[in-house]
Amino acid sequence: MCGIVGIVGKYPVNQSIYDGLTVLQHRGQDAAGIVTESGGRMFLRKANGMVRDVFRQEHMERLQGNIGIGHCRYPTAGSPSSAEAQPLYVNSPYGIVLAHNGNLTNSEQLKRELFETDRRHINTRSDSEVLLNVLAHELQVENTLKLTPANVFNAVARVHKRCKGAYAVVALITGFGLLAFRDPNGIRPAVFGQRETDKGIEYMVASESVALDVLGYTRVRDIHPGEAIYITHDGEFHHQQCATNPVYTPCIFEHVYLARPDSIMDDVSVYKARLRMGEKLAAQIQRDWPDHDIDVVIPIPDTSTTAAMQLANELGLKLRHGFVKNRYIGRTFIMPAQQMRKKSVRSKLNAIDLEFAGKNVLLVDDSIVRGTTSQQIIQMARDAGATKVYFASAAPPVRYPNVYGIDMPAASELVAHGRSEQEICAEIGADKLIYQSLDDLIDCAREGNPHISEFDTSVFNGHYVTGDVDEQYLQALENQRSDSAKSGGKSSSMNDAALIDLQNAD
Ligand SMILES: O=P(O)(O)OC[C@H]1O[C@H](OP(=O)(O)OP(=O)(O)O)[C@H](O)[C@@H]1O
Ligand SMILES: NC(=O)CC[C@H](N)C(=O)O
Ligand SMILES: [Mg+2]
Repeated sequence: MCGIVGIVGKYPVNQSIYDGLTVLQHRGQDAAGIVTESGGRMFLRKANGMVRDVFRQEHMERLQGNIGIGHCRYPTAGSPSSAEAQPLYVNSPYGIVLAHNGNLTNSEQLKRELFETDRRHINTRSDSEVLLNVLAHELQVENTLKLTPANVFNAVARVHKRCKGAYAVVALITGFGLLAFRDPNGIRPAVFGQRETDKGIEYMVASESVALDVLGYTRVRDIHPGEAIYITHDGEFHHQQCATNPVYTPCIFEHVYLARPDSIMDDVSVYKARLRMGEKLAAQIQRDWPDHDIDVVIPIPDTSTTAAMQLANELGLKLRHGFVKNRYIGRTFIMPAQQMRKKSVRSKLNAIDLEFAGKNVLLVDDSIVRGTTSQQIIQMARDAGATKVYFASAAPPVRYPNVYGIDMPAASELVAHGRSEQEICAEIGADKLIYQSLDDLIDCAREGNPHISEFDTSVFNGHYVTGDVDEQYLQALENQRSDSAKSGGKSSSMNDAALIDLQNAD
């Protein structure tokens, strides 16, 4: 996932976009960028790094204007090179910049079409550059110098016909306005809100409602799957359903791990969904292991804390913060290389021995993906003197790759792939392993919004809601993006670093 932000304001937006990106930092730690527009010109700053490192005073001063978009990136296609940091820019038929959260599943085919038919050049391996050029081409087809909301929505309707996969998008069209849309399955989130000023209403779009809260915007609603909203420079608000067959199938992993608990996503409180995950796990333990001998419940910070707290409450057990997190180290799961992820767990988490010594502990995490965290944490609990180390996961076993904007491209890297629960338990070194069932997890999320027809649960059951993902695609993805492929010469980011960065981002 990545974080996206867009604002059509009445006052300069640079600081608000910066603040919005900071709040969405948990969605992408590798690169960040902002584009603003003033007087018909765009101003850009983007680079690799966390938001606080990318923007210095001099950059902020240059980002002029009352309209702009921002992005923080967690790469799932191409390379981590700064040339692929977003927003990305094209200069025809208008100046257009775009920020994308998600991942296209047909970008290779689209890239060919763009070259052979639409006569457009793609300079990077980023699927987002492909998406931007498809949008630009479809706007060009409208062939007008006076872009109307109808023109914009027609173009988005054709983007939906051509692009497959997951995309939540904000785009800025110079001289016209801000466009935001979500793929027809609504896989990745996007929400919008507004705030009153003495000069009129300001609008903001973001990946998560927490960014609206922090900036004093009132959440209006989520953008619907397939819907586009378009806000002109003057602050006129337009919206339209642009997909012929939209279905509401958002990614359930947002509720498990990706989103902040204080966000409301697709009308579901992420916090409440995680509380329910704790409740259901507790019910399962009471049902299947009534004579358990757990002394204490210990969460693995940060994300599992909400579920662990409720689990302990329901079981009438003590919850103890036996692991302390170094707050200056980011999320380990979204780091780009396994070596880095492995090393970071130990420097990020430290055990307080007295919470473990001589006790049977139940460690709780939100999910077990590669097993990097659980393996090391269980060993740390043993080193701290625990008698028995039990482990519970608030999500079911992650057995299949993700193709919609989470960088889990290779089944072989997942600790649960091809292993029974007993084998996983042995692999991570626990005395007992308890997994949430998929039905229970779905209930936890759906309880917040019964209108959601289905969730994308592909990482748990291999069912891909866009219907275009087959074995051949998954094999190609693994060949391209597995850890070993990424560290190997051919597809390493070395070459990408030398790409002409077509924009002067300094
Ligand atoms: O099995 P793994 O491959 O280790 O992945 C799963 C772990 O990674 C995440 O934590 P992360 O450190 O990214 O972030 P958090 O502080 O939000 O929990 C997640 O919460 C699990 O703890
Ligand atoms: N995680 C994401 O949403 C990534 C967006 C886009 N696919 C990229 O790699 O830059
Ligand atoms: Mg974690």
